[in-house]
Amino acid sequence: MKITSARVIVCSPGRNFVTLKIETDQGLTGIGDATLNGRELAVASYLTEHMIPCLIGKDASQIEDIWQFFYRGAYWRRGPVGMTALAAVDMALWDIKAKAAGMPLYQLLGGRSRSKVMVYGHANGKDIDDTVEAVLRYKEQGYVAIRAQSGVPGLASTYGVSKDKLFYEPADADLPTENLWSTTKYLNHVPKLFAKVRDAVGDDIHLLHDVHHRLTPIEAARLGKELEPFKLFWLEDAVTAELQEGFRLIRQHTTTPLAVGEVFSSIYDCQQLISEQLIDYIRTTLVHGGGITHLRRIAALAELYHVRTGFHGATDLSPVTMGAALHFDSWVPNFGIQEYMRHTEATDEVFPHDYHFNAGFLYCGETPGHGVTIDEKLAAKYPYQRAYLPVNRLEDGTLFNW
Ligand SMILES: O=C(O)[C@@H](O)[C@@H](O)[C@H](O)[C@H](O)CO
Ligand SMILES: [Mg+2]
Repeated sequence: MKITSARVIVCSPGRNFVTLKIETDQGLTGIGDATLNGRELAVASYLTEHMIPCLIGKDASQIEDIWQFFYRGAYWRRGPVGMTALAAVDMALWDIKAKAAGMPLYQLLGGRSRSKVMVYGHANGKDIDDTVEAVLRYKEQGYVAIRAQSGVPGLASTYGVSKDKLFYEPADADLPTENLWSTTKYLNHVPKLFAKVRDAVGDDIHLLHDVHHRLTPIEAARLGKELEPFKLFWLEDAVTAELQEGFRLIRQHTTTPLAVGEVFSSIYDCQQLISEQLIDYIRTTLVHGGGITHLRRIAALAELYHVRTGFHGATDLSPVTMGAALHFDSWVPNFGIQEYMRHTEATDEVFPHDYHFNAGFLYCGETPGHGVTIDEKLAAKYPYQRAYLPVNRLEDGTLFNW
């Protein structure tokens, strides 16, 4: 089955998405997500200028060989732009292969390990009371796992607190907006938040929190310890993870489970974290981690060390990633949880899909492939609009982690 053409579709139904479409001489097509929030056109160009010319004429069924061709052949290996572009090719080829086999992607991976995929929703509020209310609303909708993020007294804004109750889109301006951050104010606040949230929601709901890369290991160790009475499902991105070793210090002080990896792009970013059991959940997902071919390797390594998957699933990952991820989640033996930040109606219209949500769980469909398509005519109505993620400064002006 020869690849006859491929094209990149950039659209912005409420936020920017980059999609790769591959066509074959047997009339089968496949699509992959290539969205990298704030750097979308870098990936679009990497695909159009440097990958598509090499794709034409290749045998679409040779997914592994094509993966190796683009990974080793790039010479400049790894990194978010190249691995997101490779992920899009990989997702599209697995979509095609499953269609050619006449089966949903999870069957091709090895069949169902579970009938439904546990997800977590994003409850947030301007203060503790607002956030508690939001958590209770998610509980009423049937969520069994809920992330809680709240405004921090004394800070004008912080990560994860949206202006719109249901949708959170951090890429909010044509040029980066500047936020102010105070670790002291944050650390004094979060234990109070979870004391109130756990008290309101009871013991049976999984509670999660995203620190979003803003602590040092010893600060994260303090926070993890102070949160132990509230039994979190995980504390995410407690520290920046270039220093994988840094998680050992956190581990020595707290039993609060740790999750990391949404910004990783290869197995080498998490090899030590997993093999030394420094984390409990690996967040790297298909779109930024080189696709299904590479994520199978990461999940297999994680399985050896009691580490479970916890795929990133923010609004800036398109429904194509969500669709393919749900098939992966339905198959992978060491599944942990799937983030589900919901897309807007406009996005869902551009990307028709067969997965559905019901009472805290997502269900992938039975359509051959990953079950997601793109309405190109509708997509064309939403042209690209440059949007950057914010930057963060400390109160003394130091440029810090957002
Ligand atoms: O856990 C999460 O969902 C966050 O870390 C994301 O919202 C992240 O900030 C965005 O994906 C960045 O584009
Ligand atoms: Mg996160």
